Amino acid sequence: MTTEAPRTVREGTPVARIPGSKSLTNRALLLAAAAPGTSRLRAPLVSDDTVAFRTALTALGARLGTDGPDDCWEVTGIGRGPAGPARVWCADAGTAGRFLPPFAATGHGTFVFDGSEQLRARPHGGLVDALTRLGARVRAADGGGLPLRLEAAGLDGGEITVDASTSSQHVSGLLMAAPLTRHGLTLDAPALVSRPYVDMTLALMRRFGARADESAGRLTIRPGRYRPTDLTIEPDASTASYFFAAAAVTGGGVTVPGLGTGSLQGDLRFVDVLAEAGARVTVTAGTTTVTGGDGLRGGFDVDMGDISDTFMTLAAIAPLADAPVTIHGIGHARLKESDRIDAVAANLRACGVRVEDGPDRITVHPGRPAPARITCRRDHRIAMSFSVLALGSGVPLQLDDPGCVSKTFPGFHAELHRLFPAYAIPEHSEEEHR
Ligand SMILES: O=C(O)C1=C[C@@H](OP(=O)(O)O)[C@@H](O)[C@H](O)C1
Ligand SMILES: C=C(OP(=O)(O)O)C(=O)O
Repeated sequence: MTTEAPRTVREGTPVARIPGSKSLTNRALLLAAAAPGTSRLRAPLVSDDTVAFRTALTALGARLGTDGPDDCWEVTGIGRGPAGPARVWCADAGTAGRFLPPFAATGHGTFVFDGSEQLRARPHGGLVDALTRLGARVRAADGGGLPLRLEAAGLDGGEITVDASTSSQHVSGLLMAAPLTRHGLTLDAPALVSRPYVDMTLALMRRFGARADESAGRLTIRPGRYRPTDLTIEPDASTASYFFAAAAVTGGGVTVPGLGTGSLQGDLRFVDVLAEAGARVTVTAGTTTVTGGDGLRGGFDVDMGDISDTFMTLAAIAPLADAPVTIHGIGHARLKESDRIDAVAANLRACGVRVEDGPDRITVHPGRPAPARITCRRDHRIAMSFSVLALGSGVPLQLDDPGCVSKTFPGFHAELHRLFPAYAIPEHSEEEHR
């Protein structure tokens, strides 16, 4: 990312209207629900994942309202762990499935967490195992995931090593619950994936008054109360990746205000990857701008393990580069809404593009895609990534489920079309995708 003297950027670059960060919205909702008193979240994301999270918190006893329009949410928190009994529906949201059980474990009573088939298939074992070792009575489904039944009686806390090799969300969930334990928590996660999300968790916990220290790779969270807080949510950097990529492949430009050098989101580093592919990138304190260069440059191998939600954005446009692109370090992306390495590879092959894939990597070769039907596998990021390929190649690609973008950005197709009129809004894109 360019943080020194900005390179020349075309004046008047169009501004993309990127909705709030899912990860910041759902963390802020949880922390506000755990705090005593009323917090206000400005510019939150309104999408399937955050609405599910709000509804789940209501089931746990928090009071949620809007202060006027949808762009400010008021949360009146419980001030401690929740009281059961409660049944909590997590829908498709990994953040709900991994953040809410540890919070409930600090409360009292019986809780049942469940979610869609897609969420049930995702890993929860590291979390269930950690909660059990902390003394919680948790019963998971066969296979270790949802539905999950918890008999809560508060948590003492202590020292714990967490298996976060499949998801950092196990760690984030435990950390956010930690101040509500009786003695605090010291946590170690040697095989942690997606580390920037843990940094985001710690930053937001501190904003809500928690005391967290890191020493020799171990995180120590002291017991204490959260403080109600007013917070403006940054635009979602993962969502912005599609618009930055669209600028790179069309030779146009996009500016996102509110995403800059102080961003809490690791996924903003996607612009570094675009810079490597020849795009011009400027990041200031308050904005990020990407403009397309002279075509997309390939011939590089990049580790996207820390920013794996954006690897599909790059892989989907990689056929338009002038040489092969290899992405590695992304094995955990096989465990998300879909097996994302397989989904990207299969859809690119359906477009006639040459691809090689391995357990944690993918190589995409240059080639003009042929018209094809894209199988989204109910994965918003597959839909959004291939929309950018359709725009950049000018080749019609028909998404089988354009509405699945509502997990994180219900207005995605309309916004891409507004900024890049050559992009045709798919039919039925506003329809419920379930
Ligand atoms: O904590 C979070 O908000 C997230 C963490 C990441 O998941 P993993 O830690 O499972 O890789 C990311 O893919 C997800 O979209 C959001
Ligand atoms: C993996 C994702 O979501 P989550 O884990 O929060 O369900 C995502 O949004 O790409």
